[in-house]
Amino acid sequence: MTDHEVRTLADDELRASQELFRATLHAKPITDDEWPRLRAALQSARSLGVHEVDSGALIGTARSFDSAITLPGGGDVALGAVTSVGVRADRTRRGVLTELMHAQLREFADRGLVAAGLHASESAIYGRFGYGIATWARDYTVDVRRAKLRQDAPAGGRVNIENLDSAMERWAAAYPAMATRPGMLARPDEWWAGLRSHLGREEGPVTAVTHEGAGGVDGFAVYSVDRPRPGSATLNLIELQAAGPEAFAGLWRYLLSVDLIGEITASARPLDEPLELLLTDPRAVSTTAQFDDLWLRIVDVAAALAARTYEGEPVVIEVTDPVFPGNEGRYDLGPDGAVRTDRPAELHLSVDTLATVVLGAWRPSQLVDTGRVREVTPGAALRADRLFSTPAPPWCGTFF
Ligand SMILES: CC(=O)SCCNC(=O)CCNC(=O)[C@H](O)C(C)(C)COP(=O)(O)OP(=O)(O)OC[C@H]1O[C@@H](n2cnc3c(N)ncnc32)[C@H](O)[C@@H]1OP(=O)(O)O
Repeated sequence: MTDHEVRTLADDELRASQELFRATLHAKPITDDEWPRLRAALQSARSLGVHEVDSGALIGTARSFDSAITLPGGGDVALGAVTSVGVRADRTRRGVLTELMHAQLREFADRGLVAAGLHASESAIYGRFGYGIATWARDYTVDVRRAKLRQDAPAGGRVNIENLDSAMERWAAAYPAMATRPGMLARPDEWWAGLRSHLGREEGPVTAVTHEGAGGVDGFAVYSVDRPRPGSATLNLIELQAAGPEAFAGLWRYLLSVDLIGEITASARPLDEPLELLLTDPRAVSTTAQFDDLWLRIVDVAAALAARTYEGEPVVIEVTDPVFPGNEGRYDLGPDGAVRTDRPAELHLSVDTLATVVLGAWRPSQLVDTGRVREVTPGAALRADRLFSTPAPPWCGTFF
């Protein structure tokens, strides 16, 4: 018997749970002005709370929103996007998060979700619950004085500055055609409301720009500007999505043309984003950080493996899962798909390690080299490298 209990929170308990989460991040409390916008970003019945039995106090919380993740080959599966995880500072390290994570994963499984995903505040927290790093991202800065687009950079379409609220409606409609890279997420209405709420807290003015090509909206960006001293202001790129090379180059052509800007910062961008290749001086772009982006937890291994495509020679893998024994067993992966099998396993790995290869973030042979995958049949890891490889590195691109 524990001294606390976990349950789904009612709508009138959501503000308290968000206040608790903010406090665990040492962030400012929610103001009455801010709350309606923040509330619009929350889906009902998707927040869990842990209450202490004797005092009745809320001491831990975690929430999610319903999304989907793009897999290699273009298919997608239902995903619970996990966020707002926090335990009251005076009640940590006594298993509250563990109960929240297990309850949340069970609830996802009951609702037929195939995966869970999150961005981790600290990298030591979530591996024990079966999450693994499934995408990487980088931050970079652009020295605007050095950054000139090459003559052969793609051109076409036009960029318009728009009213933020009406722009966001058009972006939401156009975004699914842009979310084609493995690791990208579907964005429900509440996610867009969350972006609106976040932008409302920006200190500098926020500008929304849309790129329109021959077929309509095919890219967008939103940015704020700080330190507005002529020539040395910094443009902070908050969001940029593009359906193709013309939209990407067109948005950067615009961004680099904005007057009075000395530097552009971009955060959580794809590792292979080709901005350097568009410029006459590639060193105008400096990568300032590279970090783990999306942590993925495969809730239904059979469904996740079956929903992506494979190229090359088949391999049999054996998966272990301490939380969901139903996931355990052997899977035959190959160009014809992924099915359970009784054939002997050639590679052994745990469900958190599977999350690091399923979108292509790591190669299975690298995981053999580091002891995280056990190779039984020599050469099986190299076959698995080819099976799991993707044309472009996976990237999430959606913050939550
Ligand atoms: C997706 C997101 O929202 S990311 C935001 C996560 N939230 C935060 O970072 C806010 C500040 N931190 C917290 O609120 C809490 O410390 C939490 C949520 C990270 C952990 O909550 P707790 O209730 O203390 O975790 P719990 O007691 O269940 O710990 C389970 C295990 O994880 C370990 N652990 C928990 N937090 C951490 C951490 N930050 N670093 C390293 N290990 C950790 C514990 O030591 C324990 O290990 P054990 O099983 O070997 O004993």
